[in-house]
Amino acid sequence: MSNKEIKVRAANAFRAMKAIGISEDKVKPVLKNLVKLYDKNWALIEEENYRALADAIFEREEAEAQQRPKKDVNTEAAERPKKIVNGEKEDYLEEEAQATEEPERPLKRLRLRYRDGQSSSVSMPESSVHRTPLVRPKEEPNELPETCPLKLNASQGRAGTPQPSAENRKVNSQAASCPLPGKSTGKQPISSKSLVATDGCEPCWPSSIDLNHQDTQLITETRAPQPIGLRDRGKGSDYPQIPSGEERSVRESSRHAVCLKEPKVEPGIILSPKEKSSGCHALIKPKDEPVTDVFLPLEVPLAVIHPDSSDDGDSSSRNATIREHDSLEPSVLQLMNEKETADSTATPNGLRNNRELAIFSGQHSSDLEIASSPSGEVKISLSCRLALERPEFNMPSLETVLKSVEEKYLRSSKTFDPSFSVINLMKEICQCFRKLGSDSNSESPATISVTSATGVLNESSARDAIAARGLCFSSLNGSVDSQSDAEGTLPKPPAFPSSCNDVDDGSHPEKTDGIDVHGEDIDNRKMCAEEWGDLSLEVIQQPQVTPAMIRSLHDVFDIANGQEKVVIALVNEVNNECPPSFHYIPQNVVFQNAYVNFSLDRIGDKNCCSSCSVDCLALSTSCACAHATGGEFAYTIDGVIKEELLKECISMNHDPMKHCQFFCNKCPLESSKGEDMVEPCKGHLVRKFIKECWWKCGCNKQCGNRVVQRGITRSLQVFMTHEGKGWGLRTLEDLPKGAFVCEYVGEVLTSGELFDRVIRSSKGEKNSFPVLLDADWGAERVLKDEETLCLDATYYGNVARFINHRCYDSNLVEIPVEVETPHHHYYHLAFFTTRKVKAMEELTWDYGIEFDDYDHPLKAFHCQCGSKFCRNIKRSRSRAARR
Ligand SMILES: C[S@@+](CC[C@H](N)C(=O)[O-])C[C@H]1O[C@@H](n2cnc3c(N)ncnc32)[C@H](O)[C@@H]1O
Repeated sequence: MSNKEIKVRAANAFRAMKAIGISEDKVKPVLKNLVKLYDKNWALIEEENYRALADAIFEREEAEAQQRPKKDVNTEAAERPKKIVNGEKEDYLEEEAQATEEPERPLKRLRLRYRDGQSSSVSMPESSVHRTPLVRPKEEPNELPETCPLKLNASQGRAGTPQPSAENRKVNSQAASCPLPGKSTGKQPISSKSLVATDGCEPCWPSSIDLNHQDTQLITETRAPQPIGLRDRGKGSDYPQIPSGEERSVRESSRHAVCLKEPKVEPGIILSPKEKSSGCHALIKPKDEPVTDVFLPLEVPLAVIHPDSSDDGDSSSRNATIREHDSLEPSVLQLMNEKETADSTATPNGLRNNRELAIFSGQHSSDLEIASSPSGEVKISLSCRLALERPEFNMPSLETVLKSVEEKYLRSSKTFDPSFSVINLMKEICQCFRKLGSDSNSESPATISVTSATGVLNESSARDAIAARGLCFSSLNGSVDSQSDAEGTLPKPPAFPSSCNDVDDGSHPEKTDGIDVHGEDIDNRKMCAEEWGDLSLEVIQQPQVTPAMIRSLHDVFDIANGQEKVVIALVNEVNNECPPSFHYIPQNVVFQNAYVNFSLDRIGDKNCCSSCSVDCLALSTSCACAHATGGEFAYTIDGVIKEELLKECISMNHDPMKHCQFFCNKCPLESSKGEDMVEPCKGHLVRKFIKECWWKCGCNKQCGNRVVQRGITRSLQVFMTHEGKGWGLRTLEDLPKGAFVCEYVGEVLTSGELFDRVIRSSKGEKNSFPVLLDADWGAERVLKDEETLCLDATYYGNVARFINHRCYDSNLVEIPVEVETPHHHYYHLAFFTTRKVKAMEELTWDYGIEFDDYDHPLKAFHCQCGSKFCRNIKRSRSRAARR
């Protein structure tokens, strides 16, 4: 070996040691000895990231340290009062020596434990476990979720809506003193036109993906048959995996039980094994408890503090279930905790000094354990290559990182964001970790990879498979436990959309059973990789499922989660797309500032029919509630909209210019955009309202003038469209013309809040189409911001959020409906059929998108409505003509 090469290798060794906080002067003599000892075989020294060198240094330090405390103790002992008897004195001396030694040897202890193959887990008394519920209270009402993904999409102004002629505008502006009217709109802005989604749907829980482009690694290891429900995988929506109320409540409670915080050990507290094993989750079952037939979708908390599995005497079985490296690895979390409590070198800002990096230095693939299931079958850990590669990187404490991420969520989420995903959260933890540990904006690649290393599936049952599905593991073994399935002993699996979960029929040739088999489905990996960028789930376990289970995994049984009178299934027979992430709500909810006053006191006599009884439609003369529709009730006794009214409402959409529009003097919608130059009002169509009887009326709930408030009664289904429109809504029964289908339900926001949301959202929300409740703005005085309302179903919504757009000849029309509030700045937006609709026909609505608005910063989607009146086709044609 040339001198130069020796120099380089020595320099590398110094650097590696420096990275773990060992100074050159400590390295030098040891390195020299090692070189000699290994007969200049540098490879041996360099192995495992200079492990031999580090060990030798530690050993040397240890030897030195052992002498030091003894000397101290001896000195002290010499000064001790003579009344202590000899034997006592000796014991005391030993204890003292140990006590003195303790804090000085954390790294060494770690190494020893590592060598012994003991559990890395740490467990804490329950009281010391910080739990962070994922559902946050509304703590800071003025903040919007930073993560909320919403993008302006379509242009404001009704698509295809003819521009108001100059004359027309003038008339309207005169009426409403609008100085510079812009484009006219039919339906309104946001709704009408504005917000889109430009991005892909919420990422599905990745099945098995392997993307390495970040520095931090998250590793999960699994072996237990503990399923995770969709929601917990960050999918947001409450897909009812179990219909019974009881089971649902389990899911609910478990949702709140997800913890993300590492426990804290008070300095000086030594946990007894008993304490260790008790510090767990209410939902956690003892490891050896037989699995029951009851499927608990959220039994596995995603991040809880687990007991030290070495304590339960089950380390052998544990070791058998995990990959080799696992059995060798120490619990970095534990180490870090110990370090934190014992080592005064931790910096006040929570950064860890380089010495602590020793914890990480031994290997690349193990590392900071974030959490695990109670018995250690499932673990999530994080490894950070930066620790090795960048000496200036100061390892932040996990606690600091989690706190920082939690604070962000607390700050930004008044309500828990339904687009939340655990994987994204973990990604964020990794990013935060990197940020906190880094002085500079490092461009170093950060890797998050989620690895499932599970061997214990020898005993795997179909339930295991479901559990695995819950974690979205990809490849599955073909062997089938048909008996259990046939007998229906299995609980309903969590509902997943088709192959996002990558369930196949087990015939995949590359999928083999057993431990340590990487059986990922390549296509699915790719698909999920695309969606997840840099996340990876590497699947090692091969659980068994039945074809019947596979099929059922593709369906979501009721997206309404039992909250509607009807069950609304979600099916995907087209592609791998996962169910969208949102909270199903059957009725509007006020987000924050919107002024929606349901006070009975505000409903005067002319706004209700207190003298009516039973069914108003049976009256010979219409009651007060029919005033809004010209003295005639909107509905026939068959419960459909009367022909005339329907025609008028359809016509408003088809040709808004023929109908009355209101142009604001100072448009609240434009003002809410917060721009210096407030754009002129684009116009608001003055719409026909239906007024339904309500609580203050004398009639009963069966009154024919109460249709919308009774909710969805038709058989509907959410399905994946073939035309590339994403999910859509279809009817499973024939519908008559004028039939009520559903209401557009969402969060009630002020237009200011909506724009705030849109502006602050970092990511486009493809499937968002907020609607502005401006149907009666012209009738009101100048509206305050809290009265300019809109509905956003991005995070909270009902089936209407799945209704796709169709230009012009859509089979649904939206009609404003007054129920609880006589003033029309808040109302319900209800969808009625414009014609007879056949079972299995897709239900569509004309969003009023402006496909021609090239200047609008937010582009509408490429319309696939297939209508011969498609405005998008026209646009393409005119574009081609211009060329
Ligand atoms: C309110 S969502 C409708 C449900 C949506 N398809 C989904 O998968 O959740 C509106 C989004 O659906 C898609 N979409 C709706 N109508 C469409 C059409 N005619 N052509 C193409 N995409 C459409 C667009 O991405 C739009 O932003």
